[in-house]
Amino acid sequence: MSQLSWGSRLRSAIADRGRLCVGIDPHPSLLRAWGLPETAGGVETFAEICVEAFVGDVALVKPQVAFFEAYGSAGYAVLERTISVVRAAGTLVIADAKRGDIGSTMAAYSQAWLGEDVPLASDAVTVSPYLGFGALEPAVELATEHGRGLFVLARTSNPEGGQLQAAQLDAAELSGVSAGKGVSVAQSIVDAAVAQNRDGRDTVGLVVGATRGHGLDLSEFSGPILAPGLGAQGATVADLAEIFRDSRELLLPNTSRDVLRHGPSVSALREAAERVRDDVENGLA
Ligand SMILES: O=C(O)c1cc(=O)[nH]c(=O)n1[C@@H]1O[C@H](COP(=O)(O)O)[C@@H](O)[C@H]1O
Repeated sequence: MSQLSWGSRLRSAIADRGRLCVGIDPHPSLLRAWGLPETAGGVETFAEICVEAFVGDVALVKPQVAFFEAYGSAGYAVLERTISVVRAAGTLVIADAKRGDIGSTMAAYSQAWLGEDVPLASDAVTVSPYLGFGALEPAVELATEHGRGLFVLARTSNPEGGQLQAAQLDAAELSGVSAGKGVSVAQSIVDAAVAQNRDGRDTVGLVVGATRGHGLDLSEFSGPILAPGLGAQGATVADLAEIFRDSRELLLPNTSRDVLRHGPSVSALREAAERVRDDVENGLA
């Protein structure tokens, strides 16, 4: 087992460089705006510029796997290099892969993103609990063993998420982690994460969007919360302060396009990231 838990690595990175997580999302529209070709080579240059701009300045970066995957094996090769360069420089990487499957397949996904000497090894990965929270167990085990983290989708930032995530569960459907009727699907994920983190290592984080009130009881949850939606999806720092007023310790606001639109100048990207990072620190102080 790794000496340091994910929670302690995260706390130390936040203390050094703030809590902002900047996305590396090479959207086709951003490649065009940066004067880059819509090819794996274009994505590589995009990622290299991001690495130069953000590494050492923010605590975490989050490459969105979909934009690399679009270029097949060449895109994956760029993603592998990006993840390893960022991690080698001491910046934490959350791979935004949103994996989730039956337990036996989940074990393979976990190995791919959280294994020790594998090409895509990241500090944390986003996962979907919608095949059942228990199906994530192999990922929880591997992450705990290797001092890495998971971010489990609870209440996502997109408007469509509520239809499923805010649906009310019957108590009989719940395997003992939540009690009483009227618990939402998203709340059951929060409750399962609380139960999982009882070892104090904060392996299981949550994804809770910053775009609207989440309606969750997060009072028992002290692990990391990834909060996307800042900037391009309309959320502001004031929204973060309001929505997460009781759960700020390991709150990790994420922004991607709102910073990336300042490229391809490395200095303009860095300044934009620093501005948002400092706004977030001041707004949540
Ligand atoms: O898991 C995520 O990061 C995520 C969850 C969620 O609820 N909403 C959400 O926007 N995201 C991701 O966060 C990033 C947000 O990008 P921007 O809207 O450009 O800031 C994208 O990579 C999304 O895929």
